[in-house]
Amino acid sequence: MENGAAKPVIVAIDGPSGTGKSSTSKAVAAQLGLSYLDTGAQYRAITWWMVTNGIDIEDPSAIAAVAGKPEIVSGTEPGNPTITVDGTDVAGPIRTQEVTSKVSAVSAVPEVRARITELQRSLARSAEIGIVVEGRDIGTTVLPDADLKIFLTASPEARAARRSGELKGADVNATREALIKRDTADSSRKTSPLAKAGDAVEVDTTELTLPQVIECVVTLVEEKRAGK
Ligand SMILES: Nc1ncnc2c1ncn2[C@@H]1O[C@H](COP(=O)(O)OP(=O)(O)OP(=O)(O)O)[C@@H](O)[C@H]1O
Ligand SMILES: Nc1ccn([C@H]2C[C@H](O)[C@@H](COP(=O)(O)O)O2)c(=O)n1
Repeated sequence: MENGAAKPVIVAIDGPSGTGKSSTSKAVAAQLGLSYLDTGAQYRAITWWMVTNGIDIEDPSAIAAVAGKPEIVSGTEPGNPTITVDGTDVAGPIRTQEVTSKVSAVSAVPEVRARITELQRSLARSAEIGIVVEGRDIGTTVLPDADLKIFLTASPEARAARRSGELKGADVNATREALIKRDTADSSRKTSPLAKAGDAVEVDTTELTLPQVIECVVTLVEEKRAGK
């Protein structure tokens, strides 16, 4: 850069549900002083708005017609990643079972993806030191020129065990089936499906602890910054 400041580093972290994207991305961003963007929260926020406003989730054209209406604002501080819709804090409501069961249908609508992708690119452009952006299509579509792309995986059993631990006693088999159903929907949609970018580094987290995954990603970012 002209004034000698380092070029912002852009890190894309993708993968299926429960592989550890959010926990890893937040910790890596905090450790390296970078911004953090949870793109799943943005798709959940627009889904919450559709549900709250009585939009028929089974009707893609009804969703497309109003996709531009809600104003979604994401805070990118890794210690406090906020999300509001039209000024209302929706951090809690976007995590309900109802939103989780409907988010794949809403996020498959091309007009929704175009809207949210624009927000994501604008936030990534404005990150002064750099940003860790996590989702499903970041490395393939949103930020194809990211400096580093990571694709996290884990067995469905490990992911279900992690999620049911989080949901305090939820049935592991039912959780596993719900995860697989959402992954299938997210991977098979026509517009920017969940996919590993050709130049992404795949990290299988099945047998790794969260601190081990964080350390692995921090090392990869530091190597990239050092030009290795
Ligand atoms: N390597 C790991 N070992 C054990 N538990 C983990 C590991 N990584 C993440 N977890 C735990 O698994 C749960 C899911 O992690 P997280 O929310 O980060 O996944 P995610 O990929 O962002 O999921 P989603 O896409 O559904 O938002 C959390 O409770 C987290 O603490
Ligand atoms: N880049 C993204 C991020 C998320 N989605 C959709 C698909 C997910 O099932 C849903 C919720 O994401 P989560 O909070 O579980 O990370 O949002 C997407 O299509 N593209």
